[in-house]
Amino acid sequence: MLRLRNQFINKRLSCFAGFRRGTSSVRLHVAAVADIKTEDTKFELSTVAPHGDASVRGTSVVLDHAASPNKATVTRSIVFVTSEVAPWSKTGGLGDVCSSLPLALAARGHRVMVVSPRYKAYPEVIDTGVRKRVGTAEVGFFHQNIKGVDFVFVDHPSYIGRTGGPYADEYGPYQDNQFRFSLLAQAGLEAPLLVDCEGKGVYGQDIVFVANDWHTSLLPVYLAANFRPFGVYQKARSLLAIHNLCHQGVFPPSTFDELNLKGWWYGAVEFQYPPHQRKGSYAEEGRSVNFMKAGITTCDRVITVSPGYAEEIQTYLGGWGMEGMLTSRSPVLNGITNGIDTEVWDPQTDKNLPVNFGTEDFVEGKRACKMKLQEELGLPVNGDIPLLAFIGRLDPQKGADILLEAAPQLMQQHDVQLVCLGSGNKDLEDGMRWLESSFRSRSRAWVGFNEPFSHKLTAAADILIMPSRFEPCGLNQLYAMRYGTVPVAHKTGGLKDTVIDFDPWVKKGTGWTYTSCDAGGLLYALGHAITTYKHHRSDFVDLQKRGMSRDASWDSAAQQYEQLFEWALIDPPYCK
Ligand SMILES: Nc1ncnc2c1ncn2[C@@H]1O[C@H](COP(=O)(O)OP(=O)(O)O[C@H]2O[C@H](CO)[C@@H](O)[C@H](O)[C@H]2O)[C@@H](O)[C@H]1O
Repeated sequence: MLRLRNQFINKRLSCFAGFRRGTSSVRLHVAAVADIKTEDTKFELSTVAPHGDASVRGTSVVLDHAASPNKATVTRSIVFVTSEVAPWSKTGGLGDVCSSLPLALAARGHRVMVVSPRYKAYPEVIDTGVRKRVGTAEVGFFHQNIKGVDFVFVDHPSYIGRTGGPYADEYGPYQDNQFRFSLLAQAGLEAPLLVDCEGKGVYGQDIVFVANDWHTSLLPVYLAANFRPFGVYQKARSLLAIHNLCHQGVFPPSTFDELNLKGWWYGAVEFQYPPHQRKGSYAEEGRSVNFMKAGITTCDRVITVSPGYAEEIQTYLGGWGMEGMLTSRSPVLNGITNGIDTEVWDPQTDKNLPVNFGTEDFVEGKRACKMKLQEELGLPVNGDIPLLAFIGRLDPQKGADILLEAAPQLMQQHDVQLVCLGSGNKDLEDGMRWLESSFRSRSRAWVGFNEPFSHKLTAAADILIMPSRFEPCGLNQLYAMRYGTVPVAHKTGGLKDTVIDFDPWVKKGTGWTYTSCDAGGLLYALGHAITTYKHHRSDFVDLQKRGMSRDASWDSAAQQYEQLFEWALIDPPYCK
């Protein structure tokens, strides 16, 4: 039964190779990604290890001057433009980062705005009354200031009132995503000029823009095409933050007509795929409008969310077709490991937990959380059994299918409980249901998006499984370590930067990583983790303690962002 299911999933995975009309993502070589061998690539080493973690690489940001832990030495006006911002909209880590990083920068003294769509009538968000014609559309701006950050919501009928999520509903991606997000990028450029935030005046033109992922990666193009030639934003700079290169915003070439750009900008947004990557009717010649490509080739600097991922996206296996362009921009490409919101994710104060705990009392605290969760889920209540957890989008990226393949052997060989939380791909959702029904006495699967439950599960679990095929940074392993949950992760991207392998001889490390991206590799690493939990308990407790004491805050990352802003302003605009 399982073999049949896995064959089915594998078949579905191979179907992802190539384009699908109307989708906003490009899935070109999933099969190859499954075999990413990042250890084979060699890079020059620098001397900085962000957060004191495993990564020591040339793509890290080395500060030019002494670190200023609390306040920025130079303050700037910074505008993030993003399709998601938590808590208003969140389908994954993008939403988390686009609220927690701006808050950290504002706390350091910067004036920070976040521009995002108004997908719903958010309470306490106020209509500024500002309206602006952008191309053929008219947008409005709503506003709320929280802890010094101006959250500005763009109002347009194409955002509000959709039945599904921000990008898709049950029938697939919205067919007007190219319009919706090109509009967002343009509105993001208008907001600092027009929106007077609580009487403090408009932000003006001296701005550092941070566009995020494909949805807003046309921002640098609009800056160069529709503003700079008219004398606006001469001193502004644009950075493109890549949270996930797999999703690129690929559309038919005819899309260009909807983008409010003069014809001579077509070359900036076009991407022609090489023959072996072409599929689909509009891609017979490999031609497409590719939002991500447009951003990469026109922004002033490219940032990605870990140094490890910054390396991987410059390789064939991790570049999703963009590796050539990213390599050509490597002098301005850096990786900064994400931080987390340490107020939202604090086991000492988290209101979602039945029992709060800190570094001193986590053994009892976590045990109580585990037993409460077992009771709630109808699992046998047992404080001693290792509780394994998986939390994530059910997408080929996250490797849930690898976990499903490993599950029978895992459950047969080890006396463990396994609880999964996730939603997304329908086959993988069915796989989760199959897992629960097959191992009813020891496993549960919550199919859906449930934030409070993700906190409870993170606190209750002993081990968090992250079998991601690729992972630009990954936030769950960071949350897990802060909650005394030990990650077992595939050694890729940000996971290899943030999870330090346990070394029993010198008693170092915060988790286990494995290199073979398959069920065997995962089982091997889980075997170590479970054995350590059961037979070397004090080592396991020390591992938990090291994870909890790790600096997960944005402090260090925010300073590295400041450094990039400074470097961006030293250089002339890349695209005038
Ligand atoms: N069913 C569910 N219920 C409740 N919560 C759920 C959930 N499924 C996911 N989440 C939450 O969504 C967030 C996911 O964050 P990740 O960093 O793992 O993923 P994502 O791939 O979306 O982000 C991309 O951007 C981020 C940010 O840069 C990178 O860390 C990452 O590698 C990259 O792929 C976490 O806060 C997680 O708890």
